[in-house]
Amino acid sequence: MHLTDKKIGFIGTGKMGESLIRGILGAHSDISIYASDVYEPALEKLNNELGISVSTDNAHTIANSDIVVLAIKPQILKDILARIKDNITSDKLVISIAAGVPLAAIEDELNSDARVIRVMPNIAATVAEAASAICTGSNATKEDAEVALDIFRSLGSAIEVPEKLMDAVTGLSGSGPAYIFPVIEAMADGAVYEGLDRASAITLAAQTVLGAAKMVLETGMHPGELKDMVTSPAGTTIRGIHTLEESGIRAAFMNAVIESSTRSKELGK
Ligand SMILES: NC(=O)C1=CN([C@@H]2O[C@H](COP(=O)(O)OP(=O)(O)OC[C@H]3O[C@@H](n4cnc5c(N)ncnc54)[C@H](O)[C@@H]3O)[C@@H](O)[C@H]2O)C=CC1
Ligand SMILES: O=C(O)[C@@H]1CCC=N1
Repeated sequence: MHLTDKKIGFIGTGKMGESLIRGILGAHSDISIYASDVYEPALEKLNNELGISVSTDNAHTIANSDIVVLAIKPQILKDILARIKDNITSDKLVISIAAGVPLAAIEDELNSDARVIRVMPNIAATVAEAASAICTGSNATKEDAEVALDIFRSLGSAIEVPEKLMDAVTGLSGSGPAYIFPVIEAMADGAVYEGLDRASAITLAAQTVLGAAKMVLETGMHPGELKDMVTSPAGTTIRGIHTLEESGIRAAFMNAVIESSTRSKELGK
């Protein structure tokens, strides 16, 4: 399947809309992308930097698209769906990335034949390293799911999950980059405290996170086993690990994912 045959429209060009647009253009430079937003400076920036077609009229974006990505806040999704309902004909595939909002709530606002897919990507789409999960609505076809998986796999990795797990995905990988950025900053702070310059500290910290992630993904080994490979008896690492465990690192990260998932469920109500 060639995504370049498809025209993709974005409703909303905020942080995530822009991230997806940049990622898609990076992976498929000749694809046609349309975008609309109410905030004209964001549109002008995308038009100037990426040369995509922009408009303040969502209907114009939809008319020019085979796939319509809804990249607007969950809180305004319902209102916008009511306004675009009659522009969303059954020949278009709708992809919502709104946190928490169930497929049924989206389908309820659209005509009964609307083909809808829900996706939870993350901000690393910008650099084609997003972790995404999709689930399909009642009229979405197998091919629609393949198209969505193709798009989001071109932006990193993507899996299909039952919709009931989308809140867990949101708490984990949707929000997850924001848990790791402070980790990188704080690790760098530690090295700055010890005398390393800031730029080197951030580079080393970020590459450390990247390398650790890559080892988990590429070796298939359990993270605990990988941790043990770094941890020499009476060495340096176990001192660091001991301190992290005393600070409750595992509960802290588990609770972050659980709380974020809970918020995702709240947004869906
Ligand atoms: N920021 C992130 O890392 C992620 C966000 N999401 C989801 O993506 C969606 C967008 O989030 P962000 O990009 O962070 O928010 P944002 O606030 O940066 O972007 C939303 C955009 O929608 C525009 N907008 C508002 N009313 C509009 C209208 N009537 N027509 C067209 N555009 C309109 C705003 O001007 C803004 O540019 C949300 O539903 C969020 O749950 C999902 C995964 C990750
Ligand atoms: O914070 C949020 O609500 C959005 C959804 C996932 C990441 N950012």
